[in-house]
Amino acid sequence: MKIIGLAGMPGSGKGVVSSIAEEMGYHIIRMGDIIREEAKKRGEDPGKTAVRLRKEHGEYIIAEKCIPKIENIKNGKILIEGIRSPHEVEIFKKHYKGFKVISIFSTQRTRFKRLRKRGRKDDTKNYKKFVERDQRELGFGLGDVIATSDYIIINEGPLQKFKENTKKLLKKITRNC
Ligand SMILES: Nc1ncnc2c1ncn2[C@@H]1O[C@H](COP(=O)(O)OP(=O)(O)OP(=O)(O)O)[C@@H](O)[C@H]1O
Repeated sequence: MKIIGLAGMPGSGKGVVSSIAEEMGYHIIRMGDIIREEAKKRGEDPGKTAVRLRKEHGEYIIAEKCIPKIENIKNGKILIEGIRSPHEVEIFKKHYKGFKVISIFSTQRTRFKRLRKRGRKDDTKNYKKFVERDQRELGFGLGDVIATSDYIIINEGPLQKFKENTKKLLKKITRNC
């Protein structure tokens, strides 16, 4: 079993990495989906749920909710998208020997431009709101996760180059498992 965690600020390119990993036979578990599921049940904004879930059940809750999903996938290659706190890394490292974290870095300016263009429901064209979202993510400890990750991919150039770099890295990690 090979389990990789993926971290990056909004708009850094996590979705792109997940699609490539999926093409390479990885099962993808999106931590954002866990939050969105819970937000739907509560009828509230996912941003609020992400903060409230941690306040109500502690810093480990989102990672804990991933474990049964991982256990359901026997002997596979798994990528967990959207790790946000060192507590989550701690849980995965404890449960799964050889767990590694890949982080993606793009500048704030580049990420804002991409999200403005992407226009997903929760994307904003308002810079102040974008910065607030960044602050919320950093508040979970995402900066620490990125700073202590095992691998980093810089995503500032053309999409094609980023995809090539991602494939190369995933192949290397998969080979070494
Ligand atoms: N190098 C690149 N050049 C151009 N566009 C890119 C590049 N990398 C990513 N994108 C585009 O930027 C947008 C954001 O990327 P993506 O959805 O993968 O980010 P994310 O990290 O998953 O963001 P979020 O956390 O907000 O879901 C997408 O529309 C994606 O296709």
